[in-house]
Amino acid sequence: MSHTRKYRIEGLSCAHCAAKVETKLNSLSGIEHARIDFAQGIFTLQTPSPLTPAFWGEVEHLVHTQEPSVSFKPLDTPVTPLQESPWKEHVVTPRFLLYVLGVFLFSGAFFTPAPFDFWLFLAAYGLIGGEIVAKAVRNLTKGHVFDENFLMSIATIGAFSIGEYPEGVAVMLFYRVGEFFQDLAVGRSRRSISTLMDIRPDTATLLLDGVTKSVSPQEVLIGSKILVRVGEKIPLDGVLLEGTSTLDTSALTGESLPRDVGKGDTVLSGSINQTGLLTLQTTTLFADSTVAKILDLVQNAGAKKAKTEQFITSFAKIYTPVVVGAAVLLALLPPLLLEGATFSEWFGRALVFLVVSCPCALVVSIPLSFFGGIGGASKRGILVKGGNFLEALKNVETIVFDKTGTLTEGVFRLQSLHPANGFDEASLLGTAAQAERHSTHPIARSIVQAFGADVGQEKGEVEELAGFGVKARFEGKEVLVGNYALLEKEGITASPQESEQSVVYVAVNGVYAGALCIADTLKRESIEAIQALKELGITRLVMLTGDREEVARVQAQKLGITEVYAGLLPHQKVEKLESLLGQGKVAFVGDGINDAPVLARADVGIAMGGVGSDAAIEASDVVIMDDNLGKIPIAIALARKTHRIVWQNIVFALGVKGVILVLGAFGIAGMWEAVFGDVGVALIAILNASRVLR
Ligand SMILES: Nc1ncnc2c1ncn2[C@@H]1O[C@H](COP(=O)(O)OP(=O)(O)OP(=O)(O)O)[C@@H](O)[C@H]1O
Ligand SMILES: [Zn+2]
Repeated sequence: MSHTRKYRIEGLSCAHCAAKVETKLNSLSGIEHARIDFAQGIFTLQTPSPLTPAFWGEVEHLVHTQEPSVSFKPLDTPVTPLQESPWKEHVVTPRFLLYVLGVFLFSGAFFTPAPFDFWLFLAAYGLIGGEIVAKAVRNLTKGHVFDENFLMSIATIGAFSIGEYPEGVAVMLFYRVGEFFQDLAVGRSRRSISTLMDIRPDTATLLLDGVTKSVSPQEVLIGSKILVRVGEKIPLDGVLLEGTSTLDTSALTGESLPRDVGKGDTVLSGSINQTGLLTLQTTTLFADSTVAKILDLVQNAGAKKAKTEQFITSFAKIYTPVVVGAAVLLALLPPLLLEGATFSEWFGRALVFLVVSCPCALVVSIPLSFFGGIGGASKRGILVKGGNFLEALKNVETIVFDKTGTLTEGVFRLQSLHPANGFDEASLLGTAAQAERHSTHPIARSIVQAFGADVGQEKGEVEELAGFGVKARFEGKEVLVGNYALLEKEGITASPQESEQSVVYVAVNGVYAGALCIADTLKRESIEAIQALKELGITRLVMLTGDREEVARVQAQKLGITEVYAGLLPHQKVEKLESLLGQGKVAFVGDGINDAPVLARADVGIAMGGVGSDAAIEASDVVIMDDNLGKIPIAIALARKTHRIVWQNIVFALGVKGVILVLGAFGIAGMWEAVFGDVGVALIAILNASRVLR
């Protein structure tokens, strides 16, 4: 058993520092897996045994040797969403006054006659960039050569060494200002992402012997009575004992439609109690509650990286050394080989390369974009389990739908009864209802409902035959209820019903007893959703069902789906899906109840109605919290938008950097342009990434 702990990590300066710390941690014995999600500011620690304070001290120490200003807050105690405010942290500090003094000296230096101006520039540089140089030296002793601080220090000290004092100070100044705005922008994105997920309840009001006590939701045991006041978040899943109210479930489903609840209803944590005082009995521990599951899922989404993200990470590892190498060659070769080329001239050009060699624009903005896409989706009630699935969604060419409960309501109504062999309508329905009493299949529920009366509690044996129906023994009878194939399989002759509805056949003690015609209706939004998908250019839409061909065809036609495979047994659905895999990404949309294997097999498994269904959440890659099919085109559109923004950033950042490198090599672009190519580009890329959230 491994133990996982999550922390909010604050004060990390950049994404590659995060990666470095992560690597160090993973080499520490006693750690199974450590992960730092820079975009979300979350640190996940997995250890083989429970974390002891002593070991945690070691972990903290290790992190601090790398990044001294980092702090942790455990995430498993309720924390308010990210509060860190870059303004407070970076601006209103004594340090800030030193920067101001630095800028003051810097401007003064321009009016000071040489050679005294040098000292003023140097003092300004010390005040503005001293910290960066110190960090660079410290990191250098740990072997981080291509560290951003190091590159900036070399570039600016280099500028000083060739007499370009104002440039040296200015580059450092702009670098710091740029970093500040970058922090601000990253912080802003993070905050808006974390408020999206602000469904974590802070407290639960425990009701013990008529006395109330406010406790943290983690402390509440299963079966406890809790009180939820108007305006409060429901802290744990439970059953209503008293009170009626309207719940706002928008944080869970993205749907602002309020839901009325009364005594006996199940309520999910994360919804907001809008109108009445409620008493409920909890049915889960906080760790297993709906809220905890959703948060866990979203927090872990960063672990499954999209291909583009992985590409950028490995690209950055090559890009920086190559550009730095080019800078060295640029400084050394021309003065040696070209007549009249001075070292200081080419050294100046090489410095431009050093500044531009920082990959942070991409390393920070790309994960942030993916995370923004995942956050934006979750705000709409769509949980995407990782950047890789968001990317796959964008590439989806075929969508395969399960019929019952996905395209249709999954609520059947009895249409007609066709008794045979001496049975009458009442005995046919009664027998079928008795046999279906324990089945949760939508067909079974509709039969029990149509029977209306209490089906009784007599013990008997029931066997569910997936894809066929049920076989039940009670009151000395053996009853079969299911499709035509079930009766055929059991060697019973029956007259097939001509019908465009679903038909359920009944046999008692090996004798055909008649058939029931039942019908399910399409979901209201199905037609529109299919239309929207076609408008997104997804033309291959497929329906899979265990139901009869005739029924499936009629419904598919209404929806505008032309490819239908009916009468499939559960394992045949998997086979059918497998035969569709290959060309383009294939998504499967199901309700996760009896199609988990198919969900798992698809490139992207999309489960509908995920709220409250563990099976769906487990087996799928994308969970639609309510059962609105209209969320699928929304998810795909969002995936495409994310992809667009990611590539805009890649092309923009590499393009600008490339141009500056070329111009720098020819001596046209100087330090000022180089700083824009680094921090300016990073800032613009981050701001662009934050558009995903809107
Ligand atoms: N409990 C049951 N009572 C009666 N018939 C059943 C039952 N379970 C399954 N069947 C029969 O088996 C068929 C296939 O069932 P299965 O559960 O595989 O598919 P489904 O969920 O009903 O439909 P879909 O594949 O569209 O989701 C049903 O159409 C029905 O005819
Ligand atoms: Zn940088």
